[in-house]
Amino acid sequence: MLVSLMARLLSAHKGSVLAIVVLQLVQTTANLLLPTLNAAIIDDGIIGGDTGEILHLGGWMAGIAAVQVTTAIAAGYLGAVVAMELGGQLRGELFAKVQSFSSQEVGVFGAPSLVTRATNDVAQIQNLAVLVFTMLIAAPAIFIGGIALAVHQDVVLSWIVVAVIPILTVIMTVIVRRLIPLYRDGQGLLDRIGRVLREQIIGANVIRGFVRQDHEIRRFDEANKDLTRNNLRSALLVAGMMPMIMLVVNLSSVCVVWFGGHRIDAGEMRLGALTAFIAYILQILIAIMMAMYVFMTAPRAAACAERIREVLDTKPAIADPAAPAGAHAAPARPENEAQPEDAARPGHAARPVSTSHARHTARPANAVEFRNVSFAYPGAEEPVLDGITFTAAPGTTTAIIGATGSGKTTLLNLIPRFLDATGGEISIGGRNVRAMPLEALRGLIAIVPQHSYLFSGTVAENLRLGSPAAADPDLWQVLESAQAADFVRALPLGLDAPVSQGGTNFSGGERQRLCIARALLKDSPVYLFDDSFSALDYGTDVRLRAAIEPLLERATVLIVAERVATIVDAGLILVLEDGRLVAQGTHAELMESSPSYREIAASQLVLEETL
Ligand SMILES: Nc1ncnc2c1ncn2[C@@H]1O[C@H](COP(=O)(O)OP(=O)(O)OP(=O)(O)O)[C@@H](O)[C@H]1O
Repeated sequence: MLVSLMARLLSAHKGSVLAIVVLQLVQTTANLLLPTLNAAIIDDGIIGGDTGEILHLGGWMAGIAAVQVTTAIAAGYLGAVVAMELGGQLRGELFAKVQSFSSQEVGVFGAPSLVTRATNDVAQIQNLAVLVFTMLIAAPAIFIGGIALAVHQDVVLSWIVVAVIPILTVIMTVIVRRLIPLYRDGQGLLDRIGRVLREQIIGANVIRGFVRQDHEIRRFDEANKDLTRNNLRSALLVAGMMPMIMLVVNLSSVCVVWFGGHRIDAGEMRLGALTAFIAYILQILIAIMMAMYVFMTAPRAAACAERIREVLDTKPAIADPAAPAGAHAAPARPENEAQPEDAARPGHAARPVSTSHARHTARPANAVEFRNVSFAYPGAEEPVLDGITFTAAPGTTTAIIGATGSGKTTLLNLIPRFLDATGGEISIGGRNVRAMPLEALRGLIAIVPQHSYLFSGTVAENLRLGSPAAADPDLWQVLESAQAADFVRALPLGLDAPVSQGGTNFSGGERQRLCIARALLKDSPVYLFDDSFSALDYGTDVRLRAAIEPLLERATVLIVAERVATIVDAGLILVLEDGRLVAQGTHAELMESSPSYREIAASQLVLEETL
């Protein structure tokens, strides 16, 4: 998993990787040559009393050391650059993938886990890449070259190396095997603490309101302790490994000096050869430690690679049709209707300006049709929607009313394919929504969601979401229509007033009106309002509806409504009950024919009278 991921990512950096390998090999060769030259200086120069040889070999050593330092710096720099680019590429891939996810896939992973995977997990892969570039190429080269040169210096002493390597390998294997599951669990625990933190930050006021701080502190404490315990255990293993390795390394050095001393005494070895041998055995052991360090980091990176792959391999449940029919697949906009980009052209009025246009005849091009549509959430036994059939005609408002949980939001979410119907067919302008490229389909629809969401930035940036090139006067026009102009004008910076993430520096009603203005600016043939007037007071609600009605007169408008009073003029009212469409018609027709609708209307009338 880790290897295939790294290989794929590195394939884009073949040139740099090759340069790193060459630089590392040069610096390793230089490193390996130095002890042999040093041995020659001792044996031929110092013991032989040849000053010229000392200066000659010393000059070579200085030159080789300079090459070694230069290539090590260059390899380190290139390695770091490639590792950072690799991380950037991976984050980009994850971001693009998550963007393509529907709410179902996001729900499976959870938002905090996706954030951890795109940040912390990628950083672990990045760290490993840096180590691989600096150590994994140098380590085997030093190991093999060191053994060859140690054997070259003294064959008998080389048996010490043969004895030490298996001991170090056993220590390394035992510890790395224990580290792998610990690191894997650690990433999961990191997800858990992210989830707890996120909930506690977002729901801070609810926690305070219900005086649940103690419970939440305990919950966080548990997650925190589990993570700390996991980190401690892995840190202890790593910390315990070092003294063990140092013990083996130092004991082997003692053995080399002991046996080497005896061999010099017996005239079987020269002093320079012994110093070179000690240097080589240290280099070999350092190479093993370097490799071990990589192997210690690898388990965590492997666990992260697995988690990243899970995201990258997930196929979004909702995707473009196999052979996208192209932008022309979308139903045609009305001939004389302003296109969104028209709004930005100088002198061209955006749709809101066209309020004075004469009422057009309804154009079936935008009709939204449901034919025997059903939908069930994955894993749910019962469908949330069943056998829904209706036609929302352009030029009229289609209102959806029903009890909480009857499926109103789900029904709206099927139109832009935020969810895919599990049965039946939905079409816009006679074209199955599944046959259209997602971008073209969603380009036809302006949405005001149930939960008003604004992005961090300015008011103007938020409004321009669906119409990036819209001019300021167009922005003010939609704000006027959405009854939001007054409070935006009152802000010190007006259209440039800052908006915090989620729009939390605005009231619920203000957020809703800004979201409505944003949708109006998009100028679409289909509008979906999901309970979008719920945070407005009655007066604002009435004024807003009156102001936007002419703007929407040529569009197909679907509104999820709570108050019967606000939909009495709707061209079509759909009454949902437990996911079934129990009645449809105008207010007058339904008051005649539908007991369910009469019941809703009567209950609201009683409520209004009581108030
Ligand atoms: N992501 C989901 N996974 C599983 N079930 C869900 C999910 N979202 C909604 N449901 C269920 O689907 C049903 C319909 O939900 P929906 O949000 O469409 O109702 P609604 O009529 O819009 O309700 P409200 O008026 O309260 O907004 C509910 O019973 C709800 O529990």
